[in-house]
Amino acid sequence: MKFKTHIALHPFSLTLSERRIGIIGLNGSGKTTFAKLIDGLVKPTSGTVTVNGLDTVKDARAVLTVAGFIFQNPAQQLIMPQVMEDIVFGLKAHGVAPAEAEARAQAALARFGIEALGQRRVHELSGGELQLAAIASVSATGPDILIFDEPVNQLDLKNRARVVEAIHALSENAIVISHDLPLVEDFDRVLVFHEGRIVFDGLPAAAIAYYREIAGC
Ligand SMILES: Nc1ncnc2c1ncn2[C@@H]1O[C@H](COP(=O)(O)OP(=O)(O)OP(=O)(O)O)[C@@H](O)[C@H]1O
Repeated sequence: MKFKTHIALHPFSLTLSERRIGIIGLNGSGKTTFAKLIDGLVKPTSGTVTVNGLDTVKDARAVLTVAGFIFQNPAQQLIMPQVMEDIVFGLKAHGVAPAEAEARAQAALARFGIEALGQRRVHELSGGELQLAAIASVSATGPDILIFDEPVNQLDLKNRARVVEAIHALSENAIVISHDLPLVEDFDRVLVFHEGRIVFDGLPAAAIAYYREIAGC
């Protein structure tokens, strides 16, 4: 995967099927590029990426319904002024009828225990509230896979705990990029990225030890 001449990811072949997959590695190692490839937000410059059998280039729209991406800064993805409006907007964009969209949005807020945020304005939310609202908004559309880019970055202990709890309680498959290593330590599989390559792929404890070796700490 190249950006102009810069190789962000060297070629690799990989199948992901575990329920909880962590992605760790130093800054600039290719983690976000990898995650965006899965959701079709970045297109491969060579090779193919398939998600549940769908090609991220040829079936780009369908892939977006299968895999939902929660950005590092969720304020960028909650595009409507109010939380409830944003969830309803996303559902309508996925072809859900207006009457059903309202009910599904309420259910999504309830699922994450944030009914009180429904009528709140997005720009007023704290970091933890924003993360939960983004998780509710993306999951409301029913993707099989949720992809998180550093979901607990910059959260205080209380909000971190709320978001971690929400991620652990997900029924969807989750792929989570994190610099917060305890978040991934009970995951099923953890990939370690380094300089655009997957240098370790296995169980969390060994992956974290490998990453510590690379980081020298
Ligand atoms: N749109 C882009 N255009 C040019 N270069 C890019 C682009 N996106 C990423 N890169 C480069 O690709 C490399 C990998 O970036 P990526 O964001 O995937 O790293 P990361 O492991 O997620 O880093 P971090 O932990 O800092 O978020 C970096 O060198 C980055 O500068």
